[in-house]
Amino acid sequence: MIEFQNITKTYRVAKRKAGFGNAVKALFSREYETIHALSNVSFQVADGEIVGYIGPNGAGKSTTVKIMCGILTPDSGNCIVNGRNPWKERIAYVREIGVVFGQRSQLWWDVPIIDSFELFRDMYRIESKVYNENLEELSTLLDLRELLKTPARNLSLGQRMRCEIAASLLHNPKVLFLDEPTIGLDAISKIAVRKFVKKINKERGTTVIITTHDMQDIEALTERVLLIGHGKILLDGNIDELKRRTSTEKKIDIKYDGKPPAICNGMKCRKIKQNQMSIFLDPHILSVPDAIAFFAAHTGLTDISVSDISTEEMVATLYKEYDI
Ligand SMILES: Nc1ncnc2c1ncn2[C@@H]1O[C@H](COP(=O)(O)OP(=O)(O)OP(=O)(O)O)[C@@H](O)[C@H]1O
Repeated sequence: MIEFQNITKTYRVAKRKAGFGNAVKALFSREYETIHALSNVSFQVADGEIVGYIGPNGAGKSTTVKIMCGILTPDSGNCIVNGRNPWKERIAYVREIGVVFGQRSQLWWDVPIIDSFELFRDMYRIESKVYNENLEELSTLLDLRELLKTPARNLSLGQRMRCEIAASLLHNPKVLFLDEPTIGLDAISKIAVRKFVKKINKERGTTVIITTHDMQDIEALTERVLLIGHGKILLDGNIDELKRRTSTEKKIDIKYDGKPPAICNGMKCRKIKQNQMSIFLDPHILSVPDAIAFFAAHTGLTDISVSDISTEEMVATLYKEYDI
């Protein structure tokens, strides 16, 4: 169980104007600015749950994960994960969590992957039997056998990410924090990572918190989404409910010859470029057949398609709605 209670976190950052003169000045007197990364953030996550944590750049996702991992201490508020406070009981706590930061590596760069794994075995004091079983299982599931003797620096991003995920699970953690684990991966590697995370959650009951900008990660892994913006939790909901809420609207894509058409009540123009237009339609105001008839009558229509709004568009709509 994760309880994140009224957490506030600010960063104090030195401000400096550009130029050599200002650099010298800054040696003697500095101005600071306070960045409010998290303001009174609260949520709970049950054991065995997968939660998607989404929000635009700079919203506060990584700060939240770092606090839950015990890397950062908040200004105020409390966090309890499996009965422990992450930043006060770090040594006992790290044995119970696994962490993957998509943009940082936990593997030693110049040594073979297996050496990093053995170092983790010693650091986490993993029993030999547990370590060997996990190494065997993770190597099979993540297809690591060929990679274990290679130094991390010689691996591709996708290969390294598979090793990072294995490293985070060698000690059987109860909770897995994944901060953008699919960033930069190709389509096949992304699917492999998602499948694996789902399997681990199902078979080991591992609780998973995943931050991502890739809505396909969310769709593949979880029903529950936490939306953060400007350091505040704006929404805690089920992805299907959110979709239903935002996507009673339909998306109509038209291609036409000549002038772009005027749109009528119930329609919002989303995009227009080179004889193509994307429109969101509220079918409660204007039905889809009426909208098609409207375009047929008022434009040199050459093509039309109607679809539901995608998860990406749903999230973009949410970001707009919350002005984040
Ligand atoms: N070490 C730091 N020092 C100063 N400010 C920081 C630091 N880390 C984060 N911030 C600021 O705190 C805010 C939240 O950052 P955070 O990294 O938590 O956002 P995020 O949602 O993870 O963003 P992204 O999706 O871009 O990774 C941002 O305004 C960021 O600039």
